[in-house]
Amino acid sequence: MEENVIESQTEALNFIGGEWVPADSGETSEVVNPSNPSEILGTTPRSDRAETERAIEAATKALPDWKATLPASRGAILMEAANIIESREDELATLMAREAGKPMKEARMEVGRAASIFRYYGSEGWRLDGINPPSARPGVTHASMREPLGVVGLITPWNFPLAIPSWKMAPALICGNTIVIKPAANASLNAAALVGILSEAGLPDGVVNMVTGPGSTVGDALVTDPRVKGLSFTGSTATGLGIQERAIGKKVQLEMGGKNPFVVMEDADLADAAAKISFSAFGFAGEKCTAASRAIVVEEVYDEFIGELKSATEAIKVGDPMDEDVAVGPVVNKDQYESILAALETAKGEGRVVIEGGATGSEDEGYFIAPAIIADVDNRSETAQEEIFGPVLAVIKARDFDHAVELANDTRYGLTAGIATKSLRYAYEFMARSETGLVNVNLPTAGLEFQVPFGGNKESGVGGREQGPAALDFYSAWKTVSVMPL
Ligand SMILES: NC(=O)c1ccc[n+]([C@@H]2O[C@H](COP(=O)([O-])OP(=O)(O)OC[C@H]3O[C@@H](n4cnc5c(N)ncnc54)[C@H](O)[C@@H]3O)[C@@H](O)[C@H]2O)c1
Ligand SMILES: N[C@@H](CCC=O)C(=O)O
Repeated sequence: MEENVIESQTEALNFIGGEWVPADSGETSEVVNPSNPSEILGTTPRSDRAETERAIEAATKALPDWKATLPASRGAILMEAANIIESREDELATLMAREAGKPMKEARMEVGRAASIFRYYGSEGWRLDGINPPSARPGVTHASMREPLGVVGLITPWNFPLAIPSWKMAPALICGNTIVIKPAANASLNAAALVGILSEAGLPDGVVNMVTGPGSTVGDALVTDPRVKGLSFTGSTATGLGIQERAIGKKVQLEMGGKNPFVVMEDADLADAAAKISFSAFGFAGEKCTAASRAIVVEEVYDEFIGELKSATEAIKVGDPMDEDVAVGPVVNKDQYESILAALETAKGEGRVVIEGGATGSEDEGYFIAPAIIADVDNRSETAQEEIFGPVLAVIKARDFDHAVELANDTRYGLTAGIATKSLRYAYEFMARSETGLVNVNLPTAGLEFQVPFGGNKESGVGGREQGPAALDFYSAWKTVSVMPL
């Protein structure tokens, strides 16, 4: 029987210039299974600046040929990568469930999303739209076209271990850039699987390189090296804002944290709203930048809605991410586990406990935390203002629509917001007044589609949107040529 190379992948080596190589020091970090912390899934190189610089060198060397490759030929490779990803759904989803604790159902959806992203940007090889507006001068023609930025650095988190690298790599590649990616430690095996697939699909050596190791060395080398012309980061606001200060002279995109509100109006279908908020808050244990973490409910339906929310949440199954019915698996690692439990303790002191949630067993049995709902929370409290990135939902009472909008916007974040209402007036006014990059009406805040621009405002996002056509704008620079034939 053919060996299942992805599922059994235990070593995420660096990938530099088309070769899998260890860290210069030979040092590695262990990748732990969050469902069973005594199980070591594999290792990943603990690299330093020197390896990162060699990867940047390899990407620099590969750039001229890749830039000169016809966009349709680049697209054909991305299409092939999509086919391979799809054909390995089981293995990739299993690896994700094991490395990041993502429940199989969502892991499968993420594998599908990664394949679709490669297909979508692969098809851009036949478009890569330019513009040619008429000149005001007789005989002159303009043509403005996209050029790659050059070498781009991608720094990614662990929570969407396939989809986030895919939605950065695919538009970067179709535009003709070469890449050095530094994935988060808890996503290294997944990232290695993806890089291996791209190579197998026919990507020339040096076009995509991967280096794993600490953010403070490997990540920082990408942030500060002048040969890296574009940098796309997804991660926490604290890390992102630090990067913004150090990334001098390059195009920078930062996708960061969120404290996403979901407003419930008096005319909403309360059962529907409860199901969508519960999914948004607790799916994948709330470890999504798009998770709803504040339910803002008008007082007229406040108590009734909390009853619906409690029922919807009690129906959620917590447990082994390999079980296809489970919606909440373990949180990703010990640090997250401890920080979420500490935030939950604070939340309990700042509101009324509706569902206590918390650790389901001892830490040695896995980093499992059941959903918690805390009501009567003040919007200025720590619980309502700080991103917890775990299964803790604050419920906040609003007097009316205007007050609900004011509370929703009263945060330093601006990623996504939801509203449950049947009123077009509320819906449109909320869309206009919400300070977020994404607004969802009667839809979950999490679980977005890749073909529309994605990203946040305020301290959730800086430097342009990802996904959809907007990503092409980040990964390319316009070149305008104006011609007067003589
Ligand atoms: N807005 C979005 O699109 C989006 C999507 C997913 C996750 N997130 C956010 O990501 C966070 C969770 O992910 P995380 O814990 O992996 O985030 P993180 O900020 O700890 O790490 C993200 C990446 O940055 C690297 N890094 C750390 N320090 C660095 C430094 N000094 N220089 C360069 N790189 C450095 C890390 O190694 C990792 O690869 C949450 O805040 C979540 O909201 C945002
Ligand atoms: N793509 C994710 C958001 C990414 C952030 O974690 C979603 O669909 O909710």
